[in-house]
Amino acid sequence: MTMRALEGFSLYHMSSSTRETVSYTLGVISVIVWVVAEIPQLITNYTAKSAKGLSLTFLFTWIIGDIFNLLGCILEPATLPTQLYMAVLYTIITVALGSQTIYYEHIYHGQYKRQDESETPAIFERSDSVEEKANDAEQSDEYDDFSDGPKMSSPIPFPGQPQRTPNSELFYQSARYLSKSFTPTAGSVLAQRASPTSSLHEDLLGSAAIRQSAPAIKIKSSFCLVSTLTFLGAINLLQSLDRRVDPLISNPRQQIVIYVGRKLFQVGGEQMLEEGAAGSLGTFLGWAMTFIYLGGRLPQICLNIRRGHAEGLNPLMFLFALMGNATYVGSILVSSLEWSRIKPNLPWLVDAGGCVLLDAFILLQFMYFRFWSSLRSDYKPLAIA
Ligand SMILES: NC(=[NH2+])NCCC[C@H](N)C(=O)O
Repeated sequence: MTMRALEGFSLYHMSSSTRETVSYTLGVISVIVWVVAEIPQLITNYTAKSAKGLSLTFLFTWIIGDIFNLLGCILEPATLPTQLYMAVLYTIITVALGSQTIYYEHIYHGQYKRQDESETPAIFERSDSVEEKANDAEQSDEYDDFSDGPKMSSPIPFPGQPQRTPNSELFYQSARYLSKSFTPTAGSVLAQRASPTSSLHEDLLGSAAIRQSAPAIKIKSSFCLVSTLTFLGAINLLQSLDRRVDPLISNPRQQIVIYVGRKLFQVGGEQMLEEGAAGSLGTFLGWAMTFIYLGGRLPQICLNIRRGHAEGLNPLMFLFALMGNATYVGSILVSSLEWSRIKPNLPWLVDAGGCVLLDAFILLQFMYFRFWSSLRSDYKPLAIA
């Protein structure tokens, strides 16, 4: 009898610890996937010197959602430690992506444009189709809402060509047709390399950097301020988290409650603590975060539909987001299926589950656009002699 009870206990213990290990592993995978998730988009923006494919509203909601997420995780003791670390991580990475987006859309090309207006009016003419121009205009409206500066003509710099010849346009378009690529980058870079005027382009960048106008500097310095404040805020937050994890500081009882609560999924057993005011505020923030995150995907989906393509957007970011969210859900569910434990995590589960579906939809958009583009390229309307 005693042996059986012992066996039963050890089995229970074994399975619960296995569950914890699997849950923790999934959580770690999720963290790793999220660490790299936004890197492909950072690279795409960097190579294109543009963030045109990315909806700024989407990014903005991500940052707001991240802040709610962070606060929610801090205040809701039943969330996993990995959830909290991820919340910190998300915020830092997305602020980096947001900074890059604003830089390319409002500073980098602003420099070109001012230089362009004063010296070489035709240099950044764009060779996209009429349809693309219309779509891009809509997109630039979105960006222009964020800027009090002049409207950008084209965030994707077309290689310097003081006088655009029919041949050069043929070359650019043909390259895109041949490569069947969704990103204009390939075409632009190719043409830029081949262009004898590319050194002129670089000269312009150099001199433009020196002669920044007042609005650009203003945007840059406010951006520096925001980044610094975010950084200081993150450090402050991490310090306060550290203090919170130490159970014997200032308010021992409360500290221990929150500490044990956060460790709940790792400890197991019946340690579920009563939800206090912090817990319900955490849950409220968690739901706010869920609506913001889920709502944030819609502008991106709409932008893709309006543009009729997903150029400048990196599908890997959405693939990683899908994987990150799926493993995130897994890490919570594997840990426990008891309603008492799922309930406080519900906002995070609904958010991640919903985002998996929305990201799957965005990936389907990529496939759809690729399919249509390959159909269109079958016409081969242009050929290089
Ligand atoms: N900035 C971030 N990557 N935040 C993470 C967002 C997580 C959220 N579930 C989403 O996919 O939207």
